[in-house]
This record gives sequence, C-alpha cells and structure tokens, in this order.
Amino acid sequence: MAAEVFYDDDADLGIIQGKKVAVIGYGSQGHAHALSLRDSGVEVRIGLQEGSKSRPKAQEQGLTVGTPAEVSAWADVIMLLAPDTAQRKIYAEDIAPNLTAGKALFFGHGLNIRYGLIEPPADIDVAMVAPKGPGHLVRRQYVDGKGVPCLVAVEQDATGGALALALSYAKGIGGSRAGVIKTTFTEETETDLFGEQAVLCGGASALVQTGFEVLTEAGYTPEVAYFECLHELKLIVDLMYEGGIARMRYSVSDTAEYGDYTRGPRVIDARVKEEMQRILGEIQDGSFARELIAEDDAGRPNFIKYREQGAAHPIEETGKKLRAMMSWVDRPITETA
Ligand SMILES: NC(=O)C1=CN([C@@H]2O[C@H](COP(=O)(O)OP(=O)(O)OC[C@H]3O[C@@H](n4cnc5c(N)ncnc54)[C@H](OP(=O)(O)O)[C@@H]3O)[C@@H](O)[C@H]2O)C=CC1
Ligand SMILES: CC[C@](O)(C(C)=O)C(=O)O
Ligand SMILES: [Mg+2]
Ligand SMILES: [Mg+2]
Repeated sequence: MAAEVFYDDDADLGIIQGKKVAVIGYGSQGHAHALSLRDSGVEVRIGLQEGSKSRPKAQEQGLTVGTPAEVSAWADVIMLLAPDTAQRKIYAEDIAPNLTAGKALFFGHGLNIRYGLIEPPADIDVAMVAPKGPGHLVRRQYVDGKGVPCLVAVEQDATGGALALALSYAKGIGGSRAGVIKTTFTEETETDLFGEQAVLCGGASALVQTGFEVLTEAGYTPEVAYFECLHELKLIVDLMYEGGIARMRYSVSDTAEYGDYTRGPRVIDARVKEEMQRILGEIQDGSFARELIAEDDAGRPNFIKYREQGAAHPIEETGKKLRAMMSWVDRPITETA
C-alpha cells in the first residue's frame, strides 16, 4: 500500500494559528519547533523547570517561558520535546494534572506511547509530528525556506480534528514543504529506533571509526584517513540524498563503482544483516526500551562511559584540527540553541 503523503496545500496553517501551543523542552527539537511555529504566526510558550539552563536561550529569542505545569495549564496543544527518558515523569507530574477534555498531547517520537510508559485519558487528542532529521537542521531548513520531511500519526482522536491539527503543526515547522507521511506510533517508533541504531548513528559511526582505525593501524597518516573515511562521506551521501545511490555511482570513478559492487557486500555481509534483524527484534519486543529506561533510572552509568569513550577516539582529535582550517565546515550547529 502506497504511503499517504501530504504537502503544503493539504494542510491548513490557520488551525494551529488558532491554538495556544506549549513546547516542553528547548533542546534540539524543542527550539526548532518553537521558533518555527512562532515565525509561522503561532502563539507559543516554552515549558522548562525552574533553574533549567535552557531558560536563558529561550528568553533571548523573545519566547515566554514557564514551568512545564504552568504552560500545560495554559495550552490547547502540548508538544512534549524533552528527552524520551524524562517524558513519563513530566507527563505524570506536570501535564496529566493540567489535561482537560479536548486538549491535544503531541509527541516528536512515539516511544513513550508505543511502550505504554504514558497512558493519556481518552478525552484528549494524542498525535505525533516527528521530523525525519536532527532538530538543528529542522530549524535551519525552515529558515532557508526548505523543510525536513515529517511523519504524523494519530493515537487518539477525541475531537475528530487530530489529523488536521497535526498536519497544520507540521506545516508550521516547514515539514509539509518536503512531505508529511501518515503513519502509526508503532511504525514510527520501531523504524526510527532501527534507523538510528543500525544505519544512521550506530551503523555509520562504527563504519567510520573502524575504517579510520584500519588505515591508521596500518601506518597511514590520520589526516588522510580522516578525509577518506569521515569528511568525504558527507560528499558521497550528499549525492545519494540528491539523486539516490545510482547518482553517487554515476559521479564516482568506475574504479570506485567496481569496488563498491565487489567489496561493499563483504563489509556489510549476511552476518551484519542477521545482527540488524536481531536489533530490530529487540525493538519490537520492547527489550531495547526496557534497557534504555533502566539505564536512565540508574543514572546512566554506561551511557556516560560510552560518551566519554566516543569523545576520546583519535578520529575526534584529528578532525578537530582539520575542521578548524575549513571555516565553512566548523560552524556553530545553530545560533539559537
Ligand atoms: N534530536 C532530534 O533531532 C530528534 C528528536 N526527536 C524526539 O524529540 C524529542 C526531544 O528530543 P531532543 O530534542 O533530542 O531532546 P533534547 O535532549 O535536546 O532535550 C533537551 C531539552 O529538554 C529539557 N528537559 C530535560 N528534562 C526536562 C524536564 N524534566 N522538564 C522540562 N524540560 C526538560 C532540557 O532542559 P535543560 O537545558 O534544563 O536540561 C532541554 O531544554 C524526543 O522524543 C526525541 O526522540 C525526534 C526526531 C529527531
Ligand atoms: C537519527 C536520530 C534521530 O532519530 C533523528 C535525528 O531523527 C534522533 O532520535 O535524534
Ligand atoms: Mg529519527
Ligand atoms: Mg530517534
């Protein structure tokens, strides 16, 4: 069955412009949604704890900030954009007591609904607007007159207007300029977790680091290895993004293309595919989500260790020096968050 895709003409911006929107969290997604909705003519307030280090950032942008409970009481639409692991506590303590019939609870990712960590009452709308890209680029693309594609899903439609509201919200952050696909919380959650673990973040990072290690351990200079395995990856992926894998293969040399066909499947072989299938199984049966929540509840001991180990990998030191020589590469991720 073909996906249902919505564009600007299919969404009515007036719907979200007529609502009071609370964005809880002002991080990667939160700042992007809040600023772009504001620039689209929507009344927005930001929900952050007292003493939050994000408060000055939001206030510098002229946004009104309150506690999560205060803005939830004020809003018609509450978009929960704090970290997934923090959401169930924010929901229980700050949002649930302020939900009245007909309000809408929105998510940027379906994890807390998919795994039953949040169970909203039946008399509110529950929907998702999930950009398929990092928040800082969601904002950058909006400002540039472009947009990051989004997924929308409706879990509960108490008012009968949940889908139209979600499409209107997606238009307000630029998503319908690129395309908005209707899906379910389950499909978004499971594909998003799989993509970030196996391909986009986990798979790509491990591929780059391992390629860099193989070259440097064989005695090649780290700078050459960095350009080969990390810097040039963006240029290659840009071609895939613009015209598919076929366009990348058209642009590279025949030598590279032949190496691609004959060596690529030796790197990403049947064992890797089986491991990807196991990873998908852990997402589907809920064991990844349980592990994530338990790790967070324990104070993130492993998460912190992995983060430190990743930052200490030799590729980071080499990259830092080289990027400093390329002013167009080494730029702040965003001016607004
Ligand atoms: N990152 C991304 O690009 C994408 C994220 N998503 C989804 O969007 C949601 C948000 O993710 P992301 O933007 O990465 O989140 P971030 O980690 O960037 O969120 C950090 C923000 O949340 C605030 N925060 C933390 N705890 C609380 C709390 N208890 N109450 C209120 N605010 C709090 C932080 O405040 P402080 O400064 O005080 O710590 C900060 O402003 C998640 O559901 C995620 O899966 C979906 C697509 C892509
Ligand atoms: C790829 C990671 C992501 O799913 C995203 C930017 O879309 C996330 O959770 O940050
Ligand atoms: Mg994602
Ligand atoms: Mg994700």
